Amino acid sequence: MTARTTSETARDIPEATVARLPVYLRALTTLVEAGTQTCSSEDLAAAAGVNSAKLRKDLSYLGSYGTRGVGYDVDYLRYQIAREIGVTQDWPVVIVGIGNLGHALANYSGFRSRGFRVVALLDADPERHDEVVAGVDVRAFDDLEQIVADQGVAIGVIATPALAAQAVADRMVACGITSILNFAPAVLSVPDGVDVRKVDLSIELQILAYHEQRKAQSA
Ligand SMILES: NC(=O)c1ccc[n+]([C@@H]2O[C@H](COP(=O)([O-])OP(=O)(O)OC[C@H]3O[C@@H](n4cnc5c(N)ncnc54)[C@H](O)[C@@H]3O)[C@@H](O)[C@H]2O)c1
Repeated sequence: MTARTTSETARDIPEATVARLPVYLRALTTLVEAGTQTCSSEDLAAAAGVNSAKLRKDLSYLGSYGTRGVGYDVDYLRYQIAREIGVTQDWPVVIVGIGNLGHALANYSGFRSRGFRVVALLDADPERHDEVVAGVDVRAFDDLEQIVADQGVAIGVIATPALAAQAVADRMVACGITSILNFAPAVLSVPDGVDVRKVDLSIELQILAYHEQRKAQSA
C-alpha cells in the first residue's frame, strides 16, 4: 500500500505510526474476543507483528504507557486507538464500480465491524442497477452527488477500470469526498486536502516474487 496524505493528524502522530494503529487495533480486538483483559507490550507486539520498542513508542504518542508489571488494559487501549483513528464513530462510505471487485468489497462484513457503513453502491452500467448486493441497491453513478450530500459521505472507494478512475475521483472530490481508497491501477491526481490510498495486490505479489527469486538464487 502507498499513502499520499496532505496533513499529519491533529497531534502530529508520525504517518508510519498512524499506519500501524489499525494493526494494533485488530490485534487488540482479537485479544478482547479471546477474553484477555491485560497484555504486556511484548505480547501485543508479537500479536501485531512489530517489535515491542516500536510499539511502546507508537503508543506513547497516544499518551498510553501501560502499568509497570501489569501491562496494558486491553479494552481501554483498544478504545483509545479506535478513538484516535476515528472509528468509534460510524463512517459512511460509497463504493463506485460494482463489478467483480466491487461485489467482493460490498459483501465484506469486516467494514461494518470496523466502523465503516457502505451507504451506496454506484455503477455507470444501467444493467447493474437492478442488483442488490449485501442488502444495498446498486444505483446510477449519477446519483453520487445526491448521496454524498444526503449521507455526509467523506470516504469513497474506486473499483472501476483504470481508464475511468480519474473521472470518478474528480466527481467524488467535486461533491465533497476528501478521502479515496483506490483499487484501480491508475495514479490519481487530486487537490490538496484530499487523501488517496492505493491498494494493489499485484504489486504485493510482485514483491513476494522478487523475494522468491532471491531465495531461489541463493539456494
Ligand atoms: N487493487 C487490487 O488489488 C485489485 C484487484 C482486483 C482488481 N483491481 C482493479 O479493480 C478494478 C475493477 O476490477 P473488476 O474485476 O471488478 O472489473 P469489472 O469490469 O468486473 O468491474 C468494473 C465495474 O466498473 C463499472 N464502471 C466502469 N466505468 C465506470 C464509471 N465511469 N463510473 C462508475 N462505474 C463504472 C463497470 O460498469 C463495472 O461494473 C479494475 O481497475 C481492476 O484492475 C484491483
